Amino acid sequence: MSLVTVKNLWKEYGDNVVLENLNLNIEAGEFCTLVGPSGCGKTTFLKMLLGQENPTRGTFLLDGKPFPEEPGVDRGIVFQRYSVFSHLSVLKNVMLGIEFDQSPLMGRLFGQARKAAEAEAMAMLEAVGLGDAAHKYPSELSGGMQQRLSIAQSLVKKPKILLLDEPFGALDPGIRADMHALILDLWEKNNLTVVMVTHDLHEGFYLGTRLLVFDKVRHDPHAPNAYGARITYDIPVGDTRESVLEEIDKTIKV
Ligand SMILES: Nc1ncnc2c1ncn2[C@@H]1O[C@H](COP(=O)(O)OP(=O)(O)OP(=O)(O)O)[C@@H](O)[C@H]1O
Repeated sequence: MSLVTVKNLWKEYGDNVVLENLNLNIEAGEFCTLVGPSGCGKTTFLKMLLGQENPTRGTFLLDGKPFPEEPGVDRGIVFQRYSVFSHLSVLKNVMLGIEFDQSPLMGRLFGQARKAAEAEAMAMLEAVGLGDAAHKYPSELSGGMQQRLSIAQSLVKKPKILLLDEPFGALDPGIRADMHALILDLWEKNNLTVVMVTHDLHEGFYLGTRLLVFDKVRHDPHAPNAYGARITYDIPVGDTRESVLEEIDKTIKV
């Protein structure tokens, strides 16, 4: 059984058709990268995977069951803009995820449970290369370090799917290369399933095991919202001619 099953899925906001008739299965362990022109519904698709948005029609299953209608710990998300708490230390930012998981009402743990959470959070910080920054505050971190913290926050909850929405878009090229190495390492070591949106086709093509391209194939110049995006390419990474990549590159640049 696929981890995610999408059949004849449509998403509309009023009369704006965003996604039309999507069909795909995502298997556990895949690293899917998602590219497409601005506004074609990539983030909307991630939000449906997260449980923040529901499809208008169609089948959307997680582990063969209807998608939970609320975000759950089985899905973690990292956005381009950092979503850390500025008044908490790096360590506390990561511990918070564990505390809310184990103590949903109070969001606090005590005694042994707190010590265990602290050790777990510390191990996660070491894994993302932030061990030495555990007692700093987010404002004292560079952009790349803040993004490492966001990833640690998501991963400490051991999600089945890690959703990344242009996580490295705001970073310098050198730092971005470090982050690529980090995310590939975490993906491999933690048997993660990753769905990542990027604007950068080469990033998508370098990182994933599978490249998905969303694009509108039908256009009505008098009613620009009448048709939604479809999956125009669904290709395994590492097995594609340069000419196909050039073709995709043209479609995603708007
Ligand atoms: N909550 C909402 N209510 C109404 N319309 C929305 C909502 N969220 C998104 N949309 C619309 O859905 C369409 C797709 O938006 P979305 O953010 O998913 O695109 P995107 O491909 O991620 O774009 P970008 O690459 O620019 O981030 C846009 O037309 C947007 O205006």
